[in-house]
Amino acid sequence: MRRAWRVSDVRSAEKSLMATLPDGTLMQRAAAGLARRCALLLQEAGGVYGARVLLLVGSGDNGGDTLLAGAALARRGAQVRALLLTPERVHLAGLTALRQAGGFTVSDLPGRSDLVLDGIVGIGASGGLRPAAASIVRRLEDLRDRTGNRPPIVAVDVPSGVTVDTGDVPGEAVTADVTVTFGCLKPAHLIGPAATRCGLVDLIDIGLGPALVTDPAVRVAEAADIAGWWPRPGATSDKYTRGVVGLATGSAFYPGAALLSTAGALAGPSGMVRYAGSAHREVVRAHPSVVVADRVADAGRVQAWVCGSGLGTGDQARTELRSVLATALPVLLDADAINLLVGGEHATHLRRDAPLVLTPHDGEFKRLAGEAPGADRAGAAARLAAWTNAVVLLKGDRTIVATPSGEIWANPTGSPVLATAGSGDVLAGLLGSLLAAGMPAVRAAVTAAYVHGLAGRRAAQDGPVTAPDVASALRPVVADLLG
Ligand SMILES: NC(=O)C1=CN([C@@H]2O[C@H](COP(=O)(O)OP(=O)(O)OC[C@H]3O[C@@H](n4cnc5c(N)ncnc54)[C@H](OP(=O)(O)O)[C@@H]3O)[C@@H](O)[C@H]2O)[C@@H](O)CC1
Ligand SMILES: Nc1ncnc2c1ncn2[C@@H]1O[C@H](COP(=O)(O)OP(=O)(O)O)[C@@H](O)[C@H]1O
Repeated sequence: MRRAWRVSDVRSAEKSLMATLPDGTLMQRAAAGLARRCALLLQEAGGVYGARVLLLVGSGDNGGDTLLAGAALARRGAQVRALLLTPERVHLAGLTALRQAGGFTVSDLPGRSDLVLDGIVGIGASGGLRPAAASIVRRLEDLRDRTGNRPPIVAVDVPSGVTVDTGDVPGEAVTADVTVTFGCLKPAHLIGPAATRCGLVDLIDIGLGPALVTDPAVRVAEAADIAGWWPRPGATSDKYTRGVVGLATGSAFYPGAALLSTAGALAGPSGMVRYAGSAHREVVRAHPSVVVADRVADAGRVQAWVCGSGLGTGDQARTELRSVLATALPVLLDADAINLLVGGEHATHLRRDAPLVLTPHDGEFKRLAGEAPGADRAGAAARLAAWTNAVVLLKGDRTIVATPSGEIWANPTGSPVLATAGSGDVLAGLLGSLLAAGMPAVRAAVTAAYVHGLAGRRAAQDGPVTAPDVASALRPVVADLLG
């Protein structure tokens, strides 16, 4: 699992660690790691000696790290030039070290460079980049040669211009090839449009770990987590003990949603899928192992319900929603079930004791929460989770999973190919199967998003992706993950 901490927590950890160390130690560790990473990049491109390195240097410690790393590269024979954004305010020890190592300052972007270090701002930035910094970032494009290639950009700690705690990109921002960060990841490395600006993220250990005593702000699951969490049948399992998932999805108008959620559920770990709804004939024809009924009341026993994908919002849909919410079982509400909650009688059921998962896209989120998720998607998802006492899976490029207690997970596997009609229905079915198999709601949501994202990527290898392709790719993805 990867974890990221908010700026205020990083600052507190830094402060308590600094109290035990000689002045400047952390910056020296950070700069040494940064220089090592840059040297590796230069070696891959032909060598450090003689390479032209450009430092973009802001007035804070982020600029200081950059100058010290530049000095280390200059000592190894690189031609290091520093463009100081505010020459009147610069990290003096860093500038002195650079000059002593043979580096020098320039007053404008040079024509050619082999590597650019973005040390304009790090975690001390507030608001979008100021005009002078924004203009330099815009002009980085001028560094492209005739073939359109530009030198690799290494962002120091975070790409300048991103909002570190939310992952928002409010204006001009650096798009890095590599981001070298120190001590721990920050939310911008994992969530929002900032995450795609980071390129490869390289974490340098500066000894901050033991001082990070607060909970992380954002977590990201890795393949090993998913494999460890995925329920597997044992010698004494039967189809009931593996969990039965019930699907109250689809309608005469949207029979496809029933089929797609069923396909998603069948790729999950539960032992049986029950479908209840008006598409029952289509479902059993396509998936003979599914036990069907035409309404929730007649469906038989299940261990978790999925309700809403393609369900419609008429009287029948209301009845089905009421039935699943009246159970003491884990319930996932998707699409129309979320729409039905808005301002209706069902809103009173939201704060139920049994686990509840909501899987809105932005439109559904806005209807339910009363406002769009906005720039701080993780914060918005966490607020809705607290208000509804539900695990909220907010769909998108980096799908967010938030719990009522404020735990945030970001999904790293998403792919734009998933933005295709019905792919959310597949996700809902899979997530329901994980709930029915007994997984805690937050893990089920994180696992489903992870596997669903990989399935989208896998399906894309064979061409344009439709939701049935995503469903078909789930099984091989699970097989790969479980090894
Ligand atoms: N924490 C740690 O553990 C460690 C931290 N380390 C390093 O320290 C970095 C943090 O350094 P920091 O605190 O000096 O802030 P930093 O990012 O350089 O920016 C502040 C400067 O930028 C300016 N500025 C602000 N907003 C701006 C904007 N929108 N657009 C343009 N300019 C803007 C602001 O100007 P002012 O508001 O004062 O006028 C101020 O001068 C961190 O990212 C990491 O690299 C490592 O060395 C060791 C371990
Ligand atoms: N730009 C994007 N990048 C990555 N994933 C996306 C993007 N847009 C949508 N998705 C994913 O595609 C799925 C779409 O779900 P949803 O909007 O419910 O579709 P439907 O209702 O048609 O099934 C979600 O899993 C969402 O996270």
